[in-house]
Amino acid sequence: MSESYDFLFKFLVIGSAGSGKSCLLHQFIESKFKDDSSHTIGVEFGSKIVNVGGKSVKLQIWDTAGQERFRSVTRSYYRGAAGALLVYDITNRETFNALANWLSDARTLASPNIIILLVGNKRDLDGDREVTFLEASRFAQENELMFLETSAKTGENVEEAFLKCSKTILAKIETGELDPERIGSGIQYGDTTTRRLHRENNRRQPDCICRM
Ligand SMILES: Nc1nc2c(ncn2[C@@H]2O[C@H](COP(=O)(O)OP(=O)(O)OP(=O)(O)O)[C@@H](O)[C@H]2O)c(=O)[nH]1
Repeated sequence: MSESYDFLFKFLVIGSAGSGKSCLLHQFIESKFKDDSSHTIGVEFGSKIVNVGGKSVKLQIWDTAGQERFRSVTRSYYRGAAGALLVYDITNRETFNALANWLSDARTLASPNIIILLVGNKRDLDGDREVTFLEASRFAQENELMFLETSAKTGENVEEAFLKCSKTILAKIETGELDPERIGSGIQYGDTTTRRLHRENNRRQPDCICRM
């Protein structure tokens, strides 16, 4: 049976090795904690259809290796991503300190307009916390990122992270800030009906402005 959806968004999951990227993806797709997770070699892929504000959206998710030795491979997957989860481990300050580098890679190699949600993972290990919620919120605010703390182990906020990012992308499509027709937008229409409706909407909008 062929799957039907309104939009397809290309997503990246980036951040330092061991922050829990693969576990987040696994929890999101399988609703299970992958407790035997080993380092990702290069890039892995997953996809899931979600409902966002009444639209069905297929998320095509690229889980990248955090280890430095794979950096040149993973960077080649950044291009044309619409959204990204930028992950650090709340129990490991080094992974937080590395965020600026990951962020600059994402904005340079994917798109300056890429929608990024900062994820402080391993929230279940609060007793071992090295990065406070407040500090990370400030970083997010300064860098115009959305922010959530998650646990890939318990599942807390995992779906929310992907949905929040998707909702923002969809809202920007609806306001015309993001154009799915632009090559490299990281967005595709799922079927011709949606495409036709959006084209008609876009055609109607200038009319409204003229009449005001
Ligand atoms: N307690 C706890 N452990 C987690 C959580 N998420 C991941 N882990 C553990 O952290 C380790 C690293 O998780 P991975 O998902 O493989 O990390 P990664 O970011 O994909 O690592 P690379 O592929 O090397 O970039 C594993 O031992 C996981 O079991 C979490 O939310 N809570």
